[in-house]
Amino acid sequence: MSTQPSSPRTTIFGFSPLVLLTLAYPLTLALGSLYSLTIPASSPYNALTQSHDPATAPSYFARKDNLINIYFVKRGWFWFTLALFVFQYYQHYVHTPSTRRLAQAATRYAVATAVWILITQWAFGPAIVDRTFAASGGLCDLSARAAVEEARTDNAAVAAGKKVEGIVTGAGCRAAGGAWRGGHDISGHVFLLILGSGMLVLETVPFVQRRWNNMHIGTKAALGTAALSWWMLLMTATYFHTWFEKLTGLVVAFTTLGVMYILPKEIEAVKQVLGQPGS
Ligand SMILES: CCCCCCCC/C=C\CCCCCCCC(=O)SCCNC(=O)CCNC(=O)[C@H](O)C(C)(C)COP(=O)(O)O
Ligand SMILES: Nc1ncnc2c1ncn2[C@@H]1O[C@H](COP(=O)(O)O)[C@@H](OP(=O)(O)O)[C@H]1O
Repeated sequence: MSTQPSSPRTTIFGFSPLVLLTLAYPLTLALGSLYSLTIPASSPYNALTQSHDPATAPSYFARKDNLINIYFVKRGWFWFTLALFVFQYYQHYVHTPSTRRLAQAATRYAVATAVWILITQWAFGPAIVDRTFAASGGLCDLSARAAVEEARTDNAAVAAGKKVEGIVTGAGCRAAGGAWRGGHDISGHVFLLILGSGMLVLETVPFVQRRWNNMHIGTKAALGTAALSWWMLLMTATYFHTWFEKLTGLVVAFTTLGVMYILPKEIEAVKQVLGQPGS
């Protein structure tokens, strides 16, 4: 059985993985935003749908119904969980088992999962992305549906009453046939993809460098998932959202990664609970 690496200090070309990630993600967003400037005017961007019209989409990846979006990103937390689990399983199997290290890795995962839930799914009511959207002036506009209803019922008063209802989530609004408009929409894709891939890279990197030619399948699964996430992040940066919506997605993901991987370096009590990958 091989021994567990003892030092958490890992550098790539002299830089720590944290520094490299801190540079790589904003650069990826900037690259995508720059590339989007080359999209021809014949493929106009629709701010309401936050995308290009599928009929004139500039690329397969500019379509919301692209298969990687549907099966990978939209179920992203499942895939990140699976990749982390497979990685930890092989790590435990190949290296010296340590219940403490495993418990700390599970706690890091639990923190990330809790934040993911609060930001994108449910925060004691609407998720934080929905609350921020509403707090910044967004609302569910049901006028398109109301217009259809007006034509059907010939009752403008009833239809007008449908314009704004007590719908407090983007998903609820879309389900009601309305448009979630007017507010600031933190990019859920940018948040999810940076948090998930950042975790995968930071969990595996101490082992990747030491065993570059001899990586176990768990490490390969984790890095493969991170690579696919990076590609989808570039696609989101290129074809979807405004730069400010992407920036806020990045800030929320970086804050979470900071709590998980920087705070334990600074505060001993946090280190006891969360540990550090590779230590
Ligand atoms: C340190 C590692 C320890 C790991 C220990 C874990 C043990 C787990 C055991 C087995 C693993 C397999 C089982 C996995 C269960 C995972 C449960 C789930 O996460 S299911 C949820 C799947 N759903 C998603 O991933 C939804 C993702 N989507 C979103 O977050 C949003 O839709 C969006 C951010 C993409 C934005 O949405 P939009 O509507 O604005 O496009
Ligand atoms: N890389 C990508 N590929 C396909 N669709 C993407 C995408 N990035 C963002 N989108 C879509 O853009 C919209 C805003 O995304 P988000 O707020 O999560 O960043 C979502 O649309 P839908 O909610 O209509 O599916 C999402 O599916």
